[in-house]
Amino acid sequence: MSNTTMIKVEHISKQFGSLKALDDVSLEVSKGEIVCLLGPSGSGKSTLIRAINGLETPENGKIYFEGEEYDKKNATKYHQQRLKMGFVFQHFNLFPNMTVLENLTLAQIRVKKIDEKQAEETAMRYLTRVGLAEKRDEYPNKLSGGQKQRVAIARSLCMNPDIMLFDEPTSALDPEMVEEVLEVMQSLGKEGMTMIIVTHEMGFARTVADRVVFLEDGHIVEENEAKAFFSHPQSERAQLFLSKVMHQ
Ligand SMILES: Nc1ncnc2c1ncn2[C@@H]1O[C@H](COP(=O)(O)OP(=O)(O)OP(=O)(O)O)[C@@H](O)[C@H]1O
Repeated sequence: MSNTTMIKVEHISKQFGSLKALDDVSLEVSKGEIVCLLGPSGSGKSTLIRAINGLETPENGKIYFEGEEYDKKNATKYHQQRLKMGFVFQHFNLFPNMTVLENLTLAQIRVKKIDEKQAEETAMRYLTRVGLAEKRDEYPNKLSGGQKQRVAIARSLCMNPDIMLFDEPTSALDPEMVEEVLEVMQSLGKEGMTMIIVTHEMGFARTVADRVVFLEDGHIVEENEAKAFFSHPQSERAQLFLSKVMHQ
């Protein structure tokens, strides 16, 4: 593992009943790298990113984060490591009974023990960053899907993560709202944020990804630089996938 490796996934497998969602998957992501996980529906993309975050527990294999094993059994260390990973869900997962500002300050105050004033300053900095400072006192049900997702991204950024994981962040959005979220993600990438992104947005993946990891049936079928992947995918399965999705 080089000292620029941020995430190392080593031979993980995850089974749901008789279904092997991930089968002996290994992956490394370097600091500052943007990796898109692509593949057909049910190929294991979400399971992989959720396993990296600890939302799924693989039966086999190991995950390392910033050079140290990421293991629930080592609870204190695991908790500290997990705070350094931001996770953005398809369905935003905002707290509906709290204002936007409260959504952004809650974990800072409760988990990081930051005082309220400072937590609010940080929240406002990131809300401004995603273009939503004026929504600070709104409740999530008053926001559009795109705005909710930008709030969710700002909430993750408030925790000062070293890596951001995105699980289909635009899949639940109306088409006209997709762009505003992708723009925020793209600007994060330009600032050097390490990101792993599960997406069905091929145009976006092509623009922002450094590397593409293509999965099918719980396996990594192909790993390639994004440019090479989109111009000359090596595997027949990736070729077939791209020819289908690019013509949709
Ligand atoms: N909690 C679960 N219980 C049972 N089966 C699951 C669970 N989560 C995922 N699966 C199954 O594991 C397989 C991989 O699912 P996963 O969500 O990782 O795929 P995906 O590539 O992200 O798909 P999509 O693009 O449709 O979101 C699928 O067959 C799915 O039905």
